[in-house]
Amino acid sequence: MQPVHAPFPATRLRRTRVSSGIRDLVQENKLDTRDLIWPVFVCEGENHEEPVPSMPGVMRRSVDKLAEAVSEAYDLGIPAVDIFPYTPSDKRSADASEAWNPENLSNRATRAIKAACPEMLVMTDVALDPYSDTGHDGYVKDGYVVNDETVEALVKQTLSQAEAGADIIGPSDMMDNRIGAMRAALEKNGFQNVMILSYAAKYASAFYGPFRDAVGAAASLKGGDKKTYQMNPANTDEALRLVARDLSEGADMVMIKPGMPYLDICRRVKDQFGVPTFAYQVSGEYAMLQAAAQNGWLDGDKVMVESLMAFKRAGCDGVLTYYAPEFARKFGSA
Ligand SMILES: NCc1[nH]cc(CCC(=O)O)c1CC(=O)O
Repeated sequence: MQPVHAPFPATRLRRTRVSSGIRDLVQENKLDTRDLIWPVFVCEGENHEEPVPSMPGVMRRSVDKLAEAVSEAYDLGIPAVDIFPYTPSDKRSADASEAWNPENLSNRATRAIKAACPEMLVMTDVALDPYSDTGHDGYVKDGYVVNDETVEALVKQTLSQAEAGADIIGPSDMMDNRIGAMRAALEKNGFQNVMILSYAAKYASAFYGPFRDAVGAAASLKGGDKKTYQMNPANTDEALRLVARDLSEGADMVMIKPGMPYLDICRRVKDQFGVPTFAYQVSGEYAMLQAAAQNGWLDGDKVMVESLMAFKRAGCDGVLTYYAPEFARKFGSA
């Protein structure tokens, strides 16, 4: 696009900013609660809620409490939730087999949400980190996260989530060939309409810190990193290759993660592929905005809206954000 305009004063660009009415009329991007996916944490227990200290405003909830909170979120207009389990340490193991236990926390939460609120879209996370004794998303052999054996486990996890009623499978593991393997298994087992929202461009980021506390994976990871499978934050072309690859294997939608530091990737992906594109405003992004707001250094409501609007401007169709209920309650749309 080449903007053309008459010279000043025929053109005064401030004219269309003069009142809120005209500002609204010419606003290019809109943000709506219906664009948001709410990531939620589930823990064992009954009638139990506990705050996640590094994520002010975020709770871990027992299955019953989660189902209640999710029903309220649905009433606020939030269309989808993404479930993350806080697995008790005695259920984390070398083979991570709790990941495909039909009775694991994530599957129980899926069923409870579907029972309480059938229209809510349930997304589930595919990766072994809440179940492995290493805190890694896959199996570790000789210090390396092995690909192909991990994919076999991820396929079992996927099927158990679909069986429990998940609508959207969210592979966050970054193994090679997992989308194709999952898609084939879903087709074969009668889950033709179960969607895959691929974490296609997921970076090895320090912004996941508070999340690893929230799901209890930080301790097992022992300060290790995920650089042999998650992307180098310095790369962009590689993100396009990953998105192309995941689409060719049967992903329905793609995600960029983290969000705010990677808006350039969102824009490139949307322009290049034109597919449903999501960004994950991750735990660390949320934590830093909330921490500054708590200190009175930033206006919390305003930075919430501005940070979410940035994703729409960058071309995203939707955003995974811990702010979802707060945005829905306070604004609904912007
Ligand atoms: N596979 C795990 C997973 N799924 C979502 C997040 C991060 C979400 C967040 O920080 O909010 C992570 C963390 C990681 O890769 O270590």
